[in-house]
Amino acid sequence: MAESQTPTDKLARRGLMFILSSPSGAGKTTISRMLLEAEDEIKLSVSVTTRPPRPGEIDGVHYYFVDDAEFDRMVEEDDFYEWAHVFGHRYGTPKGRIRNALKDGQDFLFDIDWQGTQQLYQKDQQDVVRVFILPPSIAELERRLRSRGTDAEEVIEARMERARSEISHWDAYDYVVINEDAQACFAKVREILDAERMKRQRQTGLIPFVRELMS
Ligand SMILES: Nc1ncnc2c1ncn2[C@@H]1O[C@H](COP(=O)(O)OP(=O)(O)OP(=O)(O)O)[C@@H](O)[C@H]1O
Ligand SMILES: Nc1nc2c(ncn2[C@@H]2O[C@H](COP(=O)(O)O)[C@@H](O)[C@H]2O)c(=O)[nH]1
Repeated sequence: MAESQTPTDKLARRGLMFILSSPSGAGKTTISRMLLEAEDEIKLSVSVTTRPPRPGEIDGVHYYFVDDAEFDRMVEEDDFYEWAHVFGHRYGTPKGRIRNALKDGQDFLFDIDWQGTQQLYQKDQQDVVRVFILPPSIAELERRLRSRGTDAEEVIEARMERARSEISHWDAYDYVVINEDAQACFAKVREILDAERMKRQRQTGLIPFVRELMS
């Protein structure tokens, strides 16, 4: 065992489905990327979408970009954990090998909206952790959407129109974090992840460990 490790570092645990949602532009993709860079032990669940790629987005890394016919085929073949209409396009979480990997202790990060969160939570309450990110103000939300420079004016307007209705789902989440400063928000989200990993119910390796301590 490495010197810095304690016996409990090796205990088996179930993986978790760590969901980040927010109104468009509040910063969940930014926080997701910071988390993925800092943490080796969490994988992004790459969604499938019919929306066209933004500049810099890579197929298979940021999304799987498909046409309507391919999305229809995936729905028919029951390939999705969940899917939803968002801003005039369809987005879905492919099943892949998530369920088995969770059993092996693999954590997954989901950047999905409130509809997808509801569907995942209904299917798998024990593994889901729901985090909602709020902008510090509506004016700042609009400034961020514009500063991203990736969307046409009508797209920005549609996202701003939906912002209040998306924010209204804040109380269906386990945690709510305001993203004023990205570093501070990231630090809070990471604390949530760390604490959730330590939940007794997830630490399946505790049972034999405690039995051994008590024997
Ligand atoms: N704390 C912050 N302060 C200032 N700018 C930020 C902050 N967090 C994110 N941004 C910027 O705001 C813009 C929107 O962020 P991001 O793309 O992460 O939002 P999002 O919630 O993922 O949006 P969408 O749902 O549309 O994908 C980006 O240009 C990002 O760099
Ligand atoms: N229900 C789902 N929502 C998803 C999924 N992937 C992304 N999203 C959400 O869509 C909006 C718009 O995303 P954008 O990349 O076009 O800005 C945002 O709220 C995402 O969280 C998914 O698989 N299922």
